[in-house]
Amino acid sequence: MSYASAFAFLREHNLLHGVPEHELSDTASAIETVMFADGQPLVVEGEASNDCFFVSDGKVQVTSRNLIGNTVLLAELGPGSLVGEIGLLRNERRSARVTAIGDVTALRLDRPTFDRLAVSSPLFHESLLLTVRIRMIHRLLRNASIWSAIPDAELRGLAEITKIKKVSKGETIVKAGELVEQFYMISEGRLEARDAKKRRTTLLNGDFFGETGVLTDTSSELEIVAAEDSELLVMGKSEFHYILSYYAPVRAQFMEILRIRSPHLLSKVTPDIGEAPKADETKSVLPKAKERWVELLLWLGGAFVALSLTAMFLKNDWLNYAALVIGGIVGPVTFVSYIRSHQLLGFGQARLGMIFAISAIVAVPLAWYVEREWLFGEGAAPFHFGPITLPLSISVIEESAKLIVCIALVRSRQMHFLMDAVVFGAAAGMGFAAIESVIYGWAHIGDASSVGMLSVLWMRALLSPFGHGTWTAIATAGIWVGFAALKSKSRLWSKVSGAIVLLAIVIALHAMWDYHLATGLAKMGMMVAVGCVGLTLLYALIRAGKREEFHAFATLNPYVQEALSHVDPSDYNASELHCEGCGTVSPRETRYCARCGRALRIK
Ligand SMILES: Nc1ncnc2c1ncn2[C@@H]1O[C@@H]2COP(=O)(O)O[C@H]2[C@H]1O
Repeated sequence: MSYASAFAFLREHNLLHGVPEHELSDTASAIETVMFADGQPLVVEGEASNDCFFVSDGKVQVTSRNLIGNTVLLAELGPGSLVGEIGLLRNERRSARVTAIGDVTALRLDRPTFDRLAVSSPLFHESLLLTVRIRMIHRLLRNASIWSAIPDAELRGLAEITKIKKVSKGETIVKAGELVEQFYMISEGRLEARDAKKRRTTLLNGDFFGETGVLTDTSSELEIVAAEDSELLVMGKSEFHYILSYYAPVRAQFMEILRIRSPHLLSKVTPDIGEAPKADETKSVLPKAKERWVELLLWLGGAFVALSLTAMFLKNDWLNYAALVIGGIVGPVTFVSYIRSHQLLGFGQARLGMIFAISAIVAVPLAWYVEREWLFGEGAAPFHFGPITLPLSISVIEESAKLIVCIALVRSRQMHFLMDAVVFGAAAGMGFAAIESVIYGWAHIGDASSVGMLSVLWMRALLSPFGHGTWTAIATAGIWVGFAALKSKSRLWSKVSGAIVLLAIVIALHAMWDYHLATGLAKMGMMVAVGCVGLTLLYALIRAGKREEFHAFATLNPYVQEALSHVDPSDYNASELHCEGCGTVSPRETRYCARCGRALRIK
């Protein structure tokens, strides 16, 4: 672009009205015309800021990365727009990526030219400060997907009335017992929330607080203190109520947050924000869970076959022991992994492994001890256990031993969903089954060819889905339903009786499995029937559990479709996200943890 056209462009620009002619002339002669092809970046997020651009011809797309690494569209800007000014004015790295849509001609101003212009025109400087502030807040709000349902023009309006508050380390933002009149979102820094029991939670950028007080007019149960110098976005109570009454998906999100964080206050919502609508689950797309169980089955099964064949060939005791252990866990571990692959919002594998191990270490010796004392030892003398009462007693003892491990878990605050109970129950049951298999296999380890041990292990591995894992998953689900009913008090009796029925079914199934009178075909028929009933019930529970998880997920993470022209090529790509708040795992697209409401982020 020639000097004359650059000068004319600057003189016509509404940001530069009132700038003296000689300044415009100096700027025009320092300007460099740059052409960008479709998809080429003018500015790259996170890079150092050395220049800014006036778009003179064509259109650009402004995008930024949100906390989970997805590209979010901030704006599409046409001729006359200024981009790259935030980095220069605030002396910071680029806050966003600016990409050409089609061919673009831009006028590049280097830092000294920009600084001279800003100093020479207070008007230019003032209006820049204003747009920079709004653009920055708008970017933070757009990236925080709790506002994703709000159309862009309104979100810019919201950015205008949102205040930025700087807080210093140690400053108390909310006192416990105080009424909260504002809604806060952390844009930078780290805060700490402390509850009455002095439990601490760290809050980071993207996390918010104050919504409970603003929605229910109750005093804060938490104290919020800045753990380091931080920056907050603050929204007044009436603006917050207005947004919720106007945007149904945002209302549904905050009601879900209230249900997660303070369910006892749900009935106290004071403003008339209308009913929380049902989330549009049809639009939510779920990333498919990784089916790790197939890999596990192949690896463990393969290792078992290889070890047992080598052990038989070399007649080596240690290899035999290794085959025994692997053979004992192959069925149980695969089964737990299969059930876990149906869970949307689960816990990490370490936690499952721990439950598996605890059940093996605690429940098996406990059941064995009680059975020996009460059924087969001296204590059993006054009773005569018949063919029905014996398996029934074994069933009650073994199920209770496994449930002892699960009950503590079911009662924990983090156990939010029915699927948690199903998965933890399956892990506890299968920990028990694995040790049992190893013990049965051990009894045959001395057999000349080890064939006895191998056939016991293979048989038990094949039968494992029908047994302990399924029963304990159902029983733990029953306990979970019972506790949930006691907590919520809604439809108390129907739920408690549902829980009792589930437990009774499990005890009956286990007893029938161990029933000894039936022989041959009858025994097999009985086992098939027990297996089918157990698996059908488990399948029904998994379906209900998945629906429940999906509803919570979709309400808190409504579907967002970005009309992007170009996606940032360095988009983050992982299969799962870990919540720093509660340590659980959510699918890749989750923006807020459906268990604790905290913002998820890539590391
Ligand atoms: N919310 C927004 N709306 C429009 N443009 C923006 C927004 N946020 C950032 N930008 C522009 O994107 C540019 C990225 O680099 P800078 O941070 O230097 O300056 C930024 C602004 O010019």
